[in-house]
Amino acid sequence: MSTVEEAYEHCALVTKEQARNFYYGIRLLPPDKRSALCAVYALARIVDDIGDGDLPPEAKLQGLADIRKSLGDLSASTDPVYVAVADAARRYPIPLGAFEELLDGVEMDVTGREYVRFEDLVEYCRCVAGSVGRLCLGVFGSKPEPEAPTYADELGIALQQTNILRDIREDLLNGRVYLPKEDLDKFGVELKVGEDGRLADDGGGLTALVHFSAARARDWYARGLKLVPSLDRRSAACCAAMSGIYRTLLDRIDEQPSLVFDRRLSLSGREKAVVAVRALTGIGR
Ligand SMILES: CC(C)=CCC/C(C)=C/CC/C(C)=C/COP(=O)(O)OP(=O)(O)O
Repeated sequence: MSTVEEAYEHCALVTKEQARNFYYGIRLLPPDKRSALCAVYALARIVDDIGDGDLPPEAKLQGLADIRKSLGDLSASTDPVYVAVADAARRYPIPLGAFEELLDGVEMDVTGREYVRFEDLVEYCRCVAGSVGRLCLGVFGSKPEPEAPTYADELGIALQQTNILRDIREDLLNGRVYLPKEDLDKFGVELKVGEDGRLADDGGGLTALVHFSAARARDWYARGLKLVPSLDRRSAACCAAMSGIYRTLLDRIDEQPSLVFDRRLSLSGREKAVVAVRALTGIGR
């Protein structure tokens, strides 16, 4: 049993420890919004961790179903994460149904969904990341802008496409391929990790595919970032920092695709802090 205050403290700790990229943006929010976004993050983290964990698929699906049930009656739970999400949802118009979409997306991971067309991948990205964008928007609030949820959705989808490029090797080692089959075929790529532990790029098809996918992801950033002018200053800074860090990762991958062939690419703490400061001061937005 935890008080609401303790519940928020728990979520803040989880976010600080685990949101290695997004915390740089979240900390730019004023305290109330920061706490609410940490609650959203902590619940999304629980869902994601089930998907990425070591349990057998049936147990994962059961875990996801249990969360779905808890979401149906948030006030019944004494778990600090649900306590904090319930309070945040009372204070901000958080579209809780978006958590259900996140659950749908993680279920796709568990059941081993294949992505044949890019549109199939977009559907997955909308569930696992567009949903998070719309949850963030609930906390940010926006000036009257009917397209705001669409932009938030598109920004999340842009981030997820970046995440997929960053993690191609790691995902493949875990038996997951997110790059659509139609794109792999178009570039003559058969994803495999060689004996040296690197992604094979015989003939340069994978390099070309990464450039192609990065250019497409950039279009989604351009659309999603139309959200920023409709946000208040601190929410705009948070949004610009979160997307700026991922956008910088995308640029780096596009400059040198081989960076993601043998490891997970990340920015240094200093590089992320520079993006966050620029977001706060409005530079580069
Ligand atoms: C409007 C708005 C703010 C839109 C953005 C929404 C958003 C933050 C979506 C998250 C999508 C994403 C790539 C999560 C990866 O989490 P992870 O835990 O794998 O990340 P990490 O590995 O980079 O730490």
